[in-house]
Amino acid sequence: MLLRSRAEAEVLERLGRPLLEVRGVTLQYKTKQHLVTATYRVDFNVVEGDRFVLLGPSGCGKSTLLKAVGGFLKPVEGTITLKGHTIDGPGPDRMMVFQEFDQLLPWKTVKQNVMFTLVASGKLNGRAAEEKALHYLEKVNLTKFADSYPHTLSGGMKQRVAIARAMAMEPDILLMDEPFAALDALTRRKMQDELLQLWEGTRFTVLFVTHSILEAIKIGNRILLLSAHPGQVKAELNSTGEDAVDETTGLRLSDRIHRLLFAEQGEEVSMTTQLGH
Ligand SMILES: Nc1ncnc2c1ncn2[C@@H]1O[C@H](COP(=O)(O)OP(=O)(O)OP(=O)(O)O)[C@@H](O)[C@H]1O
Repeated sequence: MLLRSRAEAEVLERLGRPLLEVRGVTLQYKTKQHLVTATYRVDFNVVEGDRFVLLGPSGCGKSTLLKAVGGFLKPVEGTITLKGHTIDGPGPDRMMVFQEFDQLLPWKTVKQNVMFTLVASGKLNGRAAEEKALHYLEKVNLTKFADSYPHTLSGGMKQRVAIARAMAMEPDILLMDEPFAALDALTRRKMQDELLQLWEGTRFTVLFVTHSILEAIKIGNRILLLSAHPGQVKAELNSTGEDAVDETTGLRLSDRIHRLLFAEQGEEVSMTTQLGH
């Protein structure tokens, strides 16, 4: 029998583990008047290279889950581990991209915005930070705008800067909270295509929040369906990127998702099946 050293055994164990493990996670907000349970005993695993989507109606706790993975909120029950280590605060191994267009520092150029995070986190300095920033700005097709200020950019361009800034940190996982929700329908579709192209080139791992069924199908290779408030796991599905008809059920994936999410309640809570919304 082959005997392995403890270190080797640990490496092998880690290789077999998912990158991110969310186990029985209940998340709550305590306000003076109320105790709000945002998610209840949620389980899911994200493996390296996954485009993992959290999908569910407004208020089901998608953003709260992302915040907890980001390390901004601690579970009252359950555990969240990244590479086998319990998350106990924010860190450069998890970078967030938000919906808002005002994530950039207005007094810094596009390139300086990307460099700022690299320098402030102590990851890179000087010429190395500049090179890394330019490398990722090229990936999001913004080389020409490296010296522009954020106020001169469109909403879609600002989101591309925010994506470049997060990617330049080369995190273990990119956390995206409805990053395209505030864009017009056409730009949103273009950004979805660009994100997929970017993924083809680098195969980064992304945890993506949306309440658009078609966006989830297009972006995700795996989709976690969460029930309405408090968010609980309803199902986990694979997606090939197409809203294809399943031969067994005769249903489109979007119809199946809709049924899974709303079958019991018979309700229509602010979910959309339009790609651009
Ligand atoms: N800071 C907070 N204090 C108290 N309650 C909060 C806070 N943030 C969120 N909540 C509550 O937690 C629940 C989940 O909110 P969350 O924003 O995570 O949902 P969501 O699924 O991301 O919704 P949306 O799609 O509308 O963004 C909601 O009931 C919300 O009102």
